[in-house]
Amino acid sequence: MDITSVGVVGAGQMGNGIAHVFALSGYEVLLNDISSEALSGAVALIDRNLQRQVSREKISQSDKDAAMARISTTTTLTDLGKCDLIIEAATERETVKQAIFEDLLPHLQPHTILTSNTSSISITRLASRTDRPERFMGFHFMNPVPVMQLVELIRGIATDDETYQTLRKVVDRLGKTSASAEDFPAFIVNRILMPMINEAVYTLYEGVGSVESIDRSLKLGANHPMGPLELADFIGLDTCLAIMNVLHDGLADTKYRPCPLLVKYVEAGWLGRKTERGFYDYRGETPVPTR
Ligand SMILES: CC(=O)CC(=O)SCCNC(=O)CCNC(=O)[C@H](O)C(C)(C)COP(=O)(O)OP(=O)(O)OC[C@H]1O[C@@H](n2cnc3c(N)ncnc32)[C@H](O)[C@@H]1OP(=O)(O)O
Ligand SMILES: NC(=O)C1=CN([C@@H]2O[C@H](COP(=O)(O)OP(=O)(O)OC[C@H]3O[C@@H](n4cnc5c(N)ncnc54)[C@H](OP(=O)(O)O)[C@@H]3O)[C@@H](O)[C@H]2O)C=CC1
Repeated sequence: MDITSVGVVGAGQMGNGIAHVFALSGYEVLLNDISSEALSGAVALIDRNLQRQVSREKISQSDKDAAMARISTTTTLTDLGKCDLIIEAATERETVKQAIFEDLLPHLQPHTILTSNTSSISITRLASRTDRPERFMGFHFMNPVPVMQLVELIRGIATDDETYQTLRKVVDRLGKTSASAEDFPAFIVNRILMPMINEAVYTLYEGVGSVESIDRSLKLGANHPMGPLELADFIGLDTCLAIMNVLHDGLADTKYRPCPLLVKYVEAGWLGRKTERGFYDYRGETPVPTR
């Protein structure tokens, strides 16, 4: 099936990155969010990130202009009904995602493929509440989307082969690489990455190391591009906690117990970079550890 238009739901850090890469690859993109400020912020950020690619000679000025012209925005979810492909990238909460799909269903074309960029939630369960579980998939981009090469493809129990092959071709056209994961809690990347981040928070909680020593250890001792606490702030501590809860509930194993300190930060509303405070405070010129 040929995909020409893509509807992206949620204009947070993932939604803006997804809109960016699809527009740059020639797709018409309609970006939706409940907040018009989130939409204007996302468009301004896409503009800045494309400009960064122009100045580093990754793309030309006319590539950038054409990409920006392919992006439009709406706060009316049902406008996305005309798109060939929907990518849901709203907050990592199952009830939020279910409500979005429920509202969209009556407005979709029969051929439209539904996908979720969820980090952890069951694709089979999300799909089962729609009218098209065979045309529903997990389409998991990594953050920052314009930079990261991988897209995880997750088939629900009912996903048909045509849908899977269509999304594989889309990933190729984006110039990215796909990896298939089975539909079990948090799939592959977050099944491995998130317990490591959670363990880093336990290491801090138990006083084994400070924020700085934990991050420095993994950066210089294991060649990670970011330390685990810096990465947690980058992902969003609410998203990290939501993923740990899905692992804990879905696999019923205490090894996935979210660290109480992670819970405390989320309860404080210290969600990392997006709220300017998490394991680091980003309100000054350079990030300062908060513990
Ligand atoms: C939670 C989930 O469900 C799944 C996930 O996504 S888990 C998170 C996965 N992501 C990671 O693990 C990211 C780990 N961090 C990194 O790889 C790196 O720190 C990083 C790529 C984010 C930044 O790298 P860096 O070297 O410190 O910074 P910087 O030099 O500014 O950027 C590297 C390149 O990316 C580009 N870049 C960075 N962010 C960008 C963006 N948002 N848009 C466009 N380009 C961007 C820069 O322009 C630069 O390009 P060049 O190589 O051409 O110079
Ligand atoms: N952060 C990461 O590193 C990664 C995240 N993901 C997944 O991507 C998804 C989005 O994450 P991320 O971008 O980080 O989250 P953000 O919190 O940055 O953005 C989520 C956006 O969705 C909006 N939103 C909430 N409810 C609705 C709705 N009903 N309709 C439309 N928009 C809505 C939010 O608005 P408001 O702020 O007003 O609530 C916000 O703008 C999650 O499922 C997450 O697990 C996947 C890969 C990596």
